[in-house]
Amino acid sequence: GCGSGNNEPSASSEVSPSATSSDPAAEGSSAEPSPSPANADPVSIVAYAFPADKTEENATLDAKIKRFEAKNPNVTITPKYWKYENTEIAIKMASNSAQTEFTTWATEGKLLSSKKWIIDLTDHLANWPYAKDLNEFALAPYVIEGKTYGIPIDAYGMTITINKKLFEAKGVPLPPLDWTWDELIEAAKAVNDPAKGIAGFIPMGKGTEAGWNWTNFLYSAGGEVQTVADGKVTAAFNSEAGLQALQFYKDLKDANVIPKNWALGYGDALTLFNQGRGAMVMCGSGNALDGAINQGGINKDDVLLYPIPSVTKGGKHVGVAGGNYKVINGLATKEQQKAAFDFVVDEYFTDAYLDSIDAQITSQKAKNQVYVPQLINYWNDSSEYGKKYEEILAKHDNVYQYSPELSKLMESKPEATYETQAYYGEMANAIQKVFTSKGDLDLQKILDDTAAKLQKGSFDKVKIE
Ligand SMILES: OC[C@H]1O[C@H](O[C@H]2O[C@H](CO)[C@@H](O)[C@H](O)[C@H]2O)[C@H](O)[C@@H](O)[C@@H]1O
Repeated sequence: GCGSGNNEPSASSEVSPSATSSDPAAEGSSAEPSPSPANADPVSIVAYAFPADKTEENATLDAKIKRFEAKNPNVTITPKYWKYENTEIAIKMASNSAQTEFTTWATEGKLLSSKKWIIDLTDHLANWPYAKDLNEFALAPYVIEGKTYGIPIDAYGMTITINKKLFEAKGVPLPPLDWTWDELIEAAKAVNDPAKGIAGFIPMGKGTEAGWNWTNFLYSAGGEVQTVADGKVTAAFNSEAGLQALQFYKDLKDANVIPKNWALGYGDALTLFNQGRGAMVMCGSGNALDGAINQGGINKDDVLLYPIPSVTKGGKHVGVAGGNYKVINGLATKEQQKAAFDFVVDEYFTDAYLDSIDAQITSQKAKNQVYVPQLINYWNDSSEYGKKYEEILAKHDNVYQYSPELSKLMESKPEATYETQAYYGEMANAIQKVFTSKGDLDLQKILDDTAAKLQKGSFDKVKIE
């Protein structure tokens, strides 16, 4: 998640069977489906690994592979690192070099399924007893025309994380939780201290994450990324709401409350926040807070979570909802696809997995760390499994508690689903124009030009079946 300093989920922040930091799942797994018979034909698959420096995550994956191979002796799994990028997937598929199972975002289901780069999992899910317990909100982006193409790992709603210490240091009162855009800018100006290298607000300003961050303000103003009608995807972000949201970014820039070197990617923005060099940052659920406490060493009482502000007082606090998903490579053989599906869900809904979370929280306690749960899990909270998970969290005093007020205020609106990463990337260029230029700018023209480019280059090429 955000806390790990790159886009990979960290063992401490991801509530996923694929990346827990401890290993009690070795015994007692009640995993379905049943192991392959010993005399089944050999199958080799490639699993989605982490970058080499993510030693803990890779060790967790290796242990999971070992457990799976022990139960399925005909299957050999090789971990391989390649991080999903929308700009690289076509070449990975053309060269057939993507992993047999890989992790991607909520935005990618329609693209990947329409190109047949990932498989329809409906039949696999029909034979899996836990399919009914998957969280429907999380699953939704991968249910396309009644078929399911991905398994949720986790899902998030966007929040803004505040460094309370920096507010206290300057004697600035904290904004109210039901804050507005104006209150955000006012707070940012008050806490801003460029001479000390402290920014009031850290928007991500580089790569797709720049567009992703900005979309929260587009949504907050009531805007849409795109409309879909008569088999055509049309850009909709160059609207009144889009203009308001881009004006807001210009106001941030003009108020000089963003970092001097604002071209920050996901990990860069979080690192700056963790170092106390920015008072506010935008991220999914508690991901930034997790990183600030567990990597940045900021005291848990000194970081606070806010919803995306509303445009006017009493208005809605709408932010982006997204998540991480497991998908299965459409170029693999049927046998590899089955083995990859079995591997992906092997430890979903197992007691062993819950035990591993329990052990993880205990080990975090010993390190003075806090376990930050996801806001939205792959399971339904009301399921038996969800209840068991809650019971485990309740046993510990180092589990981060989302405030009920925050959950009440937050309204999370799913990411767009057609060429969304291309849109995020184009919006990054627009945002960079706003952040680099001095003086007046024709913001509507910037948005219209961006929309026209995206329309021609991406949206017009979408084929809706
Ligand atoms: O903290 C929330 C999630 O943030 C990442 O995913 C998102 O970031 C992308 C930009 O880099 C964006 O394009 C994507 O659509 C988002 O979902 C991160 O990869 C996730 O692990 C994390 O949960």
